[in-house]
Amino acid sequence: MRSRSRTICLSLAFITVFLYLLLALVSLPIHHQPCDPPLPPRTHVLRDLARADHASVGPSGPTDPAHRDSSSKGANKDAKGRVRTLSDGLSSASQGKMNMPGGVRRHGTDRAESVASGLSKLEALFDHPLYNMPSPPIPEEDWLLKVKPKIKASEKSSQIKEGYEDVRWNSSSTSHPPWLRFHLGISRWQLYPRRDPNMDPLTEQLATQRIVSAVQKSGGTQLKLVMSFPNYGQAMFKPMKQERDEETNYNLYYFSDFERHNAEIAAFHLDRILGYRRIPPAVGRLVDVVEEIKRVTTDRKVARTFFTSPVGNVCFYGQCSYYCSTEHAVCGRPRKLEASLAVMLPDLSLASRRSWRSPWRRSYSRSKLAKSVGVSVFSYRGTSVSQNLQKKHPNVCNMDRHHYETFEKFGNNTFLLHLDNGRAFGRHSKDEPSILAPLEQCCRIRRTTWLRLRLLSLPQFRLSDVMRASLSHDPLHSVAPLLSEPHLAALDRRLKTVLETVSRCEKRDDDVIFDDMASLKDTVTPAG
Ligand SMILES: Nc1ncnc2c1ncn2[C@@H]1O[C@H](COP(=O)(O)OP(=O)(O)OP(=O)(O)O)[C@@H](O)[C@H]1O
Ligand SMILES: [Mn+2]
Repeated sequence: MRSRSRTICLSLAFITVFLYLLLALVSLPIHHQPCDPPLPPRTHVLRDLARADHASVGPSGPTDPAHRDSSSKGANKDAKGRVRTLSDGLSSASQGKMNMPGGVRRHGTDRAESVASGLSKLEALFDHPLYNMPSPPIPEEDWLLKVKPKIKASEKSSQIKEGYEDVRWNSSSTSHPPWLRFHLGISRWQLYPRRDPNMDPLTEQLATQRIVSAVQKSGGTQLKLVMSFPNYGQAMFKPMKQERDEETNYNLYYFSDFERHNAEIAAFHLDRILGYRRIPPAVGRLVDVVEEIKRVTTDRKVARTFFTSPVGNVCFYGQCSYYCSTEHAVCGRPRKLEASLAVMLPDLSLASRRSWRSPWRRSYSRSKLAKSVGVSVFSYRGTSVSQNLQKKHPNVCNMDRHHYETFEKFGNNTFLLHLDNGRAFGRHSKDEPSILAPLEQCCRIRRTTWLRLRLLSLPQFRLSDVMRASLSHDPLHSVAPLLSEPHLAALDRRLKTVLETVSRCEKRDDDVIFDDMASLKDTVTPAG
């Protein structure tokens, strides 16, 4: 009896263990089966996100000076209006962007980790002595604008335009809105200072302030709008025309290439990382094309081009010489449209600008050569073009650098404004060696520039890493990273090419590095 019951007990125990193992095996795949549908293609993610109401687009309340102070100390606000600091950015990035939908989160985990490590690299970069060299005090004549000490009553406009705030500015900078502080901070050598406390409030307002007017910007080849804000600030609006991973069509000449909103934003970040500060701050924003453009525009040229697409998206196209037609309309999803907003420079009546033709400009014609000014002409995909200086950032790959602008007030002795970067970041798979023509021909580079470029080629400050991190602060980063990974990788590759070009120059020439550090030492006062 005893041995029988032992056999029964043993077989019962065996059956229980077997059933348990079977259950565990069956439930394991069930547990790991994705509950959510298969990952949608990125465009769908984008569309869904664009449909969701983004708080960052809504009107912002009146700016409270207390919070302006806190944001001026290196903090900025997130989409919900919470004050976000750089360290918050670090932790939210390392948490793998918990607020993102599943698909984006899974794809984004690696990226979030690289953003987090990039943020500390970015901090270290801006803390590096090369980015903190003492600068001489700015003499009175090197400021672009001056505040009038007293405004006569007759000069004051008593009328408050509808939708705008009542202005109560005086000569004290604390009463000025960020855009005005930006204008007053422009000097002979840069648009804004290093570690500018005004940068966060300025970009935050561009991204969130109510748009009271949107009119087409005349001139130029593609649709652009000038947007106005209640505190009289203005921004240049360029709409999204291309997905981030698309490349410029190889059969398009550069002048018919689309302007990309993300390129405008990325160029601003790159310019700041390279230490130039010559591009007006630009941020991304999801704009409601009905509420924020159609309803507020007084420009009939824009208003009459609105229509609803077959899938129910609201589109418009305006009037311009390229891509302003129904076939090339810019469309909301269904109303939200990604765009870049760049802060406007002071009006030309206050600060006139001089336009210089680039000696390395490319031909604007499909059949003619550009007249070359003392530079060699070579063949470029079947068409001869003059070699183009492009811009001081050879790695932006902007072929649209046909002219430069400077502020008239500063004559020849000033920096070049780097406006209009919409055609940058067009291709990542191919480099354009002709862009390096100015460097190859002149073989001259400032020591500070050269040292910064070398710093950015080191793993601990890698250009792609600091760019990825810097761009993660942009409001549109939550929709999709502003630059795709291949574009970031292309930056590192192109930086290497630039440094190799300088090395080749050094083998050929003696006087390649212009020592601007020596002159700095001479001008700096011990206190400065
Ligand atoms: N942030 C800005 N503030 C003030 N003016 C600006 C700003 N950005 C551009 N502009 C002015 O507007 C003009 C047209 O802008 P932009 O060059 O971006 O347009 P575009 O259509 O690309 O022109 P193009 O076809 O000539 O390249 C510029 O030449 C410049 O004078
Ligand atoms: Mn352009």
